[in-house]
Amino acid sequence: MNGAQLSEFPDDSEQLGPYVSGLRRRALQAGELSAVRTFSDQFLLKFLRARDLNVDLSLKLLLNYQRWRRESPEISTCLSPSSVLGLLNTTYHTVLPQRDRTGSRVLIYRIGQWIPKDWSAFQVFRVSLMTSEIISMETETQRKGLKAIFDLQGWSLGHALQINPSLARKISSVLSDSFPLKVRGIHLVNEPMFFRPVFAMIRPFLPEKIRQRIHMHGADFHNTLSDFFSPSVLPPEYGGEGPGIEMACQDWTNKLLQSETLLQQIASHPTGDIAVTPEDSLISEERGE
Ligand SMILES: Cc1c(C)c2c(c(C)c1O)CC[C@@](C)(CCC[C@H](C)CCC[C@H](C)CCCC(C)C)O2
Repeated sequence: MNGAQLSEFPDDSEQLGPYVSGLRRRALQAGELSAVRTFSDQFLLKFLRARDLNVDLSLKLLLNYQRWRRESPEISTCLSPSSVLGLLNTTYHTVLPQRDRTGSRVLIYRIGQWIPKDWSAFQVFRVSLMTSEIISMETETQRKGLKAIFDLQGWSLGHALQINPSLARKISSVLSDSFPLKVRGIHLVNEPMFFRPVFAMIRPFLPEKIRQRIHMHGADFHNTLSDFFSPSVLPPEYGGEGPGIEMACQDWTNKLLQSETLLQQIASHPTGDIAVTPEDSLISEERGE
C-alpha cells in the first residue's frame, strides 16, 4: 500500500498503528528530544500524513518543526488572534469555506491590506502560523494539503524593507520542511516588478518541488487562476462565484478568535502537542530536574 492510500485511513485505524508507534519510538530516541516523555497519536499523525507515512521523513519534519519553533520565538511564542485583531479586521486574510477540487484548503493573503508601519512582519507571520496550526488539525487537510493565493496589490518599499534575509529563511523553512502541512500551490497575483528582489531572497532556499508549485499570475490573473481553482470556490474579487472576500475574511477571523485558548496552549507548550499534558511531554532540563 502506498502513502497516499495509507493516509486515507482514520486516525485510530489498525493499519496506521505501526507507523505511529515507529515514529514515536524514533522521536523519543532522537537526541534533541530525549527528555520528552511522549507524543500523542494525533500529533504524530500530522507529521506522518504530511510525509505520506514515510517514518524517516516524518521524523526529520518533526525535528525541524521543533527547531523552527525554538529558533523563532518572536513568531511562535505568541499565537493570540486578539493581539492582531486590528490586522485581521482589515480583511488581510481568509481560509475559504470550500476546499478546491483536489480537497486542498485554499488560503488568501491580501498583502496590500497590511500597513507595515502598524504591524511588524513578525505579527503578520504569526497570523499564518495561527491558521496553519488550526488547519493542520483537520484530517482532510493533513491528507490534501493547502494552496495559498497571495494578492500583492499595494506591495511597497515599506513592505520590502521588513523582509530581511533572516526572515526570508524562516519563510522558506516553513514552506519546505518545518511545518506539518503539504504545500500544494503558491499563487501570486498582482505582483509588481519590485517584488522580484524579495522573491529572489526566498527562492534559493526552496527545494525544486516547491519552486515548481509557485505560480506568478500578474495583474491579468482572472483567466490563469481559473486553471487552478474552480469558480465555485473563489470569491468574486478573484474571478469566482463563492462568498465575497470581506465576508470570508470576517468568518475566518471569527474562527481564529474562537481558537484563542487553543492557540495560546500550542504556543506555550514545549513541543506543540497539546493532546498530552505539558508534564507528560516536558523536557526535564526545563523543569529543573
Ligand atoms: C505553514 C505555512 C506558513 C507558516 C506560512 C505559509 C504557508 C504556505 C505555510 O504552509 C505562507 C506564508 C508564511 C510563509 C508567512 C509569511 C509572512 C510574511 C511576513 C508575509 C510577507 C509577504 C511575503 C514576502 C509574500 C510572498 C511569500 C510567498 C513567496 C510564500 O507562512
